[in-house]
Amino acid sequence: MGAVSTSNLILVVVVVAVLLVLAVVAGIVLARRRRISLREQEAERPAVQGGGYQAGGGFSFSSGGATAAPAEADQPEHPVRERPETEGQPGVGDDAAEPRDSARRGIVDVPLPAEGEVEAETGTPREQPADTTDTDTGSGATETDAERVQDGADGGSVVADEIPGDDSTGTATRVPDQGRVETPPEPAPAAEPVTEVEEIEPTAGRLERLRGRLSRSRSTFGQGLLGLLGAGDLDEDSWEEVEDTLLLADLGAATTTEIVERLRTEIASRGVRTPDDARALLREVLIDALSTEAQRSVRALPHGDPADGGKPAVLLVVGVNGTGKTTTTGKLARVLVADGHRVLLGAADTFRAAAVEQLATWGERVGAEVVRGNEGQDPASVAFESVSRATDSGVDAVLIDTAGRLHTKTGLMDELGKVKRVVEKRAQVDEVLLVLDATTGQNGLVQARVFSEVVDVTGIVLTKLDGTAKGGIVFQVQRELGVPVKLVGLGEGPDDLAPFEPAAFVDALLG
Ligand SMILES: Nc1nc2c(ncn2[C@@H]2O[C@H](COP(=O)(O)OP(=O)(O)OP(=O)(O)O)[C@@H](O)[C@H]2O)c(=O)[nH]1
Repeated sequence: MGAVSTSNLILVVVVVAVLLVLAVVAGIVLARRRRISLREQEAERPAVQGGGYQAGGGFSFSSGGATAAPAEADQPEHPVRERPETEGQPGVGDDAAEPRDSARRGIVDVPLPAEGEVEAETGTPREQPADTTDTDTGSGATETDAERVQDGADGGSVVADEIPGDDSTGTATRVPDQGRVETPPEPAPAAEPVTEVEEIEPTAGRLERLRGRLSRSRSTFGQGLLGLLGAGDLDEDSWEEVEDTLLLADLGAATTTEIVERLRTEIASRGVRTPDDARALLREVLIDALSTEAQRSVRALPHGDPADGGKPAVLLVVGVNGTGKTTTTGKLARVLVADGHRVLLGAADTFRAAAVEQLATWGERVGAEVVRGNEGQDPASVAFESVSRATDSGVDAVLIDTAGRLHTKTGLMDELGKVKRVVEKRAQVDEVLLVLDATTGQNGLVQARVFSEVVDVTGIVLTKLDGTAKGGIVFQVQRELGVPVKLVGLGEGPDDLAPFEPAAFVDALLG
């Protein structure tokens, strides 16, 4: 009996020991699994910065930096979520804090010739505004250290790509600013064949040609309204439907009320009877609602003859990431070049190496010089150098693509405000174009308000109108900001940029 109970006891102890070992092993495995899956999630999820954006949904912008983006489920499906290209190009709604490039490019940092060298080479001393010395040396009493424009000597050199046939690149490699993780610099590319400058489509009549691109807006907005108004006597329900159609198309409450009131009055007083009458009236009312006193022309012509010491027009292109700033800058350069102007592009979106590359490609395609900085470099220094180069080389216009990151409203204020202040040390800023993604609806308006607090926005570029059924955002944005929509983006193609003309736009909407 004693022997039995001893062996039983041993058996029980062995079983318990085995179970314990199994439990420990299982615990370790589970713990490991959990840790790995957490890490994976962290790696996949872009860091949510204050005022940043969450990938995958529509834009979410908040000022002040504390509010997270609304839950995915609450957001309308983004019409242009499916993007045809994936090679390092930014996606709408991608988080600004995380570089979206699949692979990072190395940075070849080539200092520009020092000012003295430029003078010696060209024989013409570079024009120095009274306070530029402060900017370059950092001895200005009014500027903080952080505001000083970096020059070639402090690790913030700027690269100028003379396109085509630039021989200034790839000559020197420098260790960039401390504190940044750098991939090894790529070897300087072997002499590339001179890029063929592309043929650019004529710029006249583009909105007309691109009418088909507005088809989504046309069917919901134009056709819906014409159907209602052309149907004869309108009762209260019909007017409510008219109102709903306008609201759904993103015209906003104020514009909608105004338009409906005007339509009601005019229909009664004019005795609108036929669908054609209704159409003519609607056209007139919509065009009036879009009209503004402000000039729609883009101020991109130089001040005087650049060959004779005239200064180039300076345009800043601002907006949040993914709205189409770089694309718009490139498209606008094409329009200017097609119209016979010389442009220089400033790649001050130093936040993303690919954005700089993207702009350089646009420059190459139109034969424009590109001034660019290192990834992470102070955008103001790149902007300053761009304007300096543009002035020296006598181009008609310099287009500066800025970084659109919005960690916090204060950060944006500092950065953009600084870019503008620094550029103004060299030349007058003629145009600040705010690029808004039409597909983001109300978010676009929030962005617009924040940007207009930071810089004097002089014109709006509404991109991706081809990807939305809510063309009405044009009405609202103009009304809210009191700034005219000057250009519209109607596709990803290089020539899918059109000047905004109310009549042509309304005609396109009404089909
Ligand atoms: N459908 C459509 N896509 C556009 C339009 N304009 C730009 N895009 C696309 O929008 C995406 C983002 O454009 P970018 O020019 O890189 O945007 P960005 O604002 O410069 O972004 P960051 O460089 O990150 O600041 C690209 O895939 C463009 O092709 C447009 O008018 N219509």
